[in-house]
Amino acid sequence: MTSQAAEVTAETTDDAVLTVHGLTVSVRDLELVSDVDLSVGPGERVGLIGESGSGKSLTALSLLGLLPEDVTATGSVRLTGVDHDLIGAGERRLSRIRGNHLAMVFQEPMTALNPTMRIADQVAETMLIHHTRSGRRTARAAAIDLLERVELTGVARAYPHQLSGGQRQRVVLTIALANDPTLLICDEPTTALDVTVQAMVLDLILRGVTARDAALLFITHDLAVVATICQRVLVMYGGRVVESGPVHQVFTAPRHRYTEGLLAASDLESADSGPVTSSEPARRLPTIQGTVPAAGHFPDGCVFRTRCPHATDLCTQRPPWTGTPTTGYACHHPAGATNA
Ligand SMILES: Nc1ncnc2c1ncn2[C@@H]1O[C@H](COP(=O)(O)OP(=O)(O)OP(=O)(O)O)[C@@H](O)[C@H]1O
Repeated sequence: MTSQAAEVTAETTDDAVLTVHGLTVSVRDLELVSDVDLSVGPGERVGLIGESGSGKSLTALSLLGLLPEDVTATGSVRLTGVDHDLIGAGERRLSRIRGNHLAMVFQEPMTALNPTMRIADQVAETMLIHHTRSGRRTARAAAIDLLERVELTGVARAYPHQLSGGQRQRVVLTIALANDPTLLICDEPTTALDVTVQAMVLDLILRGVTARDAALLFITHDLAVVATICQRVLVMYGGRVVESGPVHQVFTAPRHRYTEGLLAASDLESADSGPVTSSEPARRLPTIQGTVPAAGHFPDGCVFRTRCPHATDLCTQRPPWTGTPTTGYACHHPAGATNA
């Protein structure tokens, strides 16, 4: 079945951490985003895809209260733990929410960093502003600990310009996650990075949100990335959400012809219908670290043993596999896994 309307599944749930209703974004009389409904459950990872200009970034910026001055948003954006609507909230309230309940990672890390401030101080500053650590010394120690967890040992005293693009994006991710946000919004966080670094940053995003039970709204052009890290996906076209559902369902049986076109143009065409099936948040299961298994050497008992559609050496894992050759992989399968 393919039709333009009636493809959007209900997008609100009672326990959602983010509930967006009727979001419309306009410049003067021109609607750029129309009547978007979406919700993200606790710990859920949701992808937002669509071609350039379809309204993904404006949707994200509306949630964050970061729209340009000439652009206005109407509708409702509710975040769990925040007792007022984010649409229409004043800048002081919004800046308290950003970096605390709600955090974001954008494409270009340099724009998010202060070029004149040392890395550890920037991470510590986030904790101090939001009072999640008291005392500069404690905050700085916590910052160094967080940086080490994203494999950024030894950069504490560096300035942003002394780091590579991938290292900067890891710093931005560290800042975003420093206060254990309820929801992390990523807008094309790896687009500007080369492919090996992309895999590492994606892995750190996935591990970072999973460890904190944070929900994730992930905006990207890359359907393979959505297949790798998201459980549910929304497809935007012409400023509207035209289709949504579990990633597996939308990617294997798209109902909207625009989604069909997106899939046809992607390298997901040959993806089998294997592992990307769960619409449930990832379960907390023992993590086993090791090197990435060679294709075809996924452990016995693991139902997720197909190759990533990219079929490159870097991507032999698919959910619930996570990892890179350099950081090792983690298998969250209930049967556990042994290193192949
Ligand atoms: N400040 C603005 N004034 C007028 N039009 C705008 C403004 N910002 C964005 N637009 C338009 O709104 C539409 C949606 O833009 P948006 O940036 O949300 O798209 P997108 O899906 O994120 O695209 P991309 O993937 O290229 O970032 C586009 O047609 C864009 O040109």
